[in-house]
Order: sequence, then structure tokens, then C-alpha cells
Amino acid sequence: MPEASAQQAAKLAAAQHALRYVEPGNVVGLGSGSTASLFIQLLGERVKQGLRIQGIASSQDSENLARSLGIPITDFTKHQVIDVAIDGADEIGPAMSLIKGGGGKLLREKIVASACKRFIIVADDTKLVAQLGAFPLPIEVIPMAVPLVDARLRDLGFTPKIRQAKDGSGNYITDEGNILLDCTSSGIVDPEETAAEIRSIIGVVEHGLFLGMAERAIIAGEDGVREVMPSDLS
Ligand SMILES: O=C[C@H](O)[C@H](O)[C@H](O)COP(=O)(O)O
Repeated sequence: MPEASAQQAAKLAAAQHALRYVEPGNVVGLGSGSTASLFIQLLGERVKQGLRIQGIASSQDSENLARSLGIPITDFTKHQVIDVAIDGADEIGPAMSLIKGGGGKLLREKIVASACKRFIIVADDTKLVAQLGAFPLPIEVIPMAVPLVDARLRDLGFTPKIRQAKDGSGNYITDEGNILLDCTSSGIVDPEETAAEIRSIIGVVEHGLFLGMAERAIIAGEDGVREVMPSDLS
């Protein structure tokens, strides 16, 4: 199988496996990105077959997709607790530390993850890494603060780059109207320390390090689907 379609098949297999964690009556957090979108499509099929759930979306794209499939959408005014959320990741590192935000949705994704009883990652096995940071860390920043935050991030050893919109229209603007800085580094050795340093910079809205949030990851590859727990990743 060509590499691209093998990766696509793995994403689909992980998304399919995740359906077992959704129970009738659940409020389900809907992640963002290509793997989470596959899960939303499969969930939509279940809803058409009669499964009664409600979704809380982590991005406008995911909400639009869910609505188009007939998945009822709710929000935090009605439900402050999400039973289970299924989302993708850009990197899955030691103790299930994550980098997310490659699709630009990290802020709402982290809000959804913070309100979950169970936060479950779906990914193909290319996302597993021994150390975070080969994937540039996305950081969401208030527009007027970008030059200040950029300088502070450089002091921390990052090389930030303002993300551009794919349609060539200029800077990528998040669902909340902010700028994303994609920050390359030589590797994130201590994610907790790095997260604290980034969080202390005024003007940073949120960063793409998700630490201690995921209960498990459903990982698929050529060898099939397996579940990985934080304690499995040293
Ligand atoms: O902002 C996007 C999200 O964090 C995605 O979940 C992440 O980028 C993984 O996306 P994909 O499943 O397309 O690799």
C-alpha cells in the first residue's frame, strides 16, 4: 500500500476503534484534524442508525462537519462536563505528553479536553515520538503582542514563525481571532517546564502542549490497532 493511503487507513482504523468509548446519552467532545474528522464521520453514521448522543465541537470546522452529518450539537451553557472526547495529535511523547494544534485548533481543543471525563487520542503510529519537538510547537497569541511574544520565545530557544493561511490570504487567524506562532526548537526536553515558561509570557493565549490530559491513545499502523496508556510511554 502506498505510504499516504497506509497512513489514511491507520487513521480510519484508530477512529473506528474509538467508537467503542461512546455510550448512548453521552456528551461527546469532537476533536479537530483529519483523524478526528474520520471519527466524526463514523459517529455520524451511528447517529443515523439511532445512537443518541450530543457533541461539543473543538472547532468551527468540526461543528460544521458534525451538523452536516446530523449530529446534535450542544455547548457549555447546557453541559459543563463532557463524557468522552476523541481527538488527534501531532506528536505523542513520553507519559503521553502531546503536541497539538497542527490544524490550528489548539485553544478550543484544550478547552474541550479540560472539561472531559475521558480524553482519548486517535492517531497513526507515525505520531509516536521519543521526545517532543520535531513538530513545531503551535502557540496562539493575541495579535498586538506578537512581536513581544516572538522575542520572549526566542529567549527560550524557539524559532517562531507566523502561520500563514493555506489560501494565501495572509496570516492564519484562529477561531478566536488570534495569530499562531509555529515554534521550531532543538527538542522539548522538559515539557512541564517549557509549558510553564510559555504560559508566563503575557500575550500568549494558549500553547499546543497537552500534558497529563489524555487517558489513553488509540494507535494504528501496519500491525493493527493498539491502545497505549501514559505509563507505557517512558
Ligand atoms: O489543530 C489541530 C489538531 O490538534 C489536530 O488534532 C492535530 O493537528 C492532528 O491532526 P491530524 O489527525 O490531521 O494529523
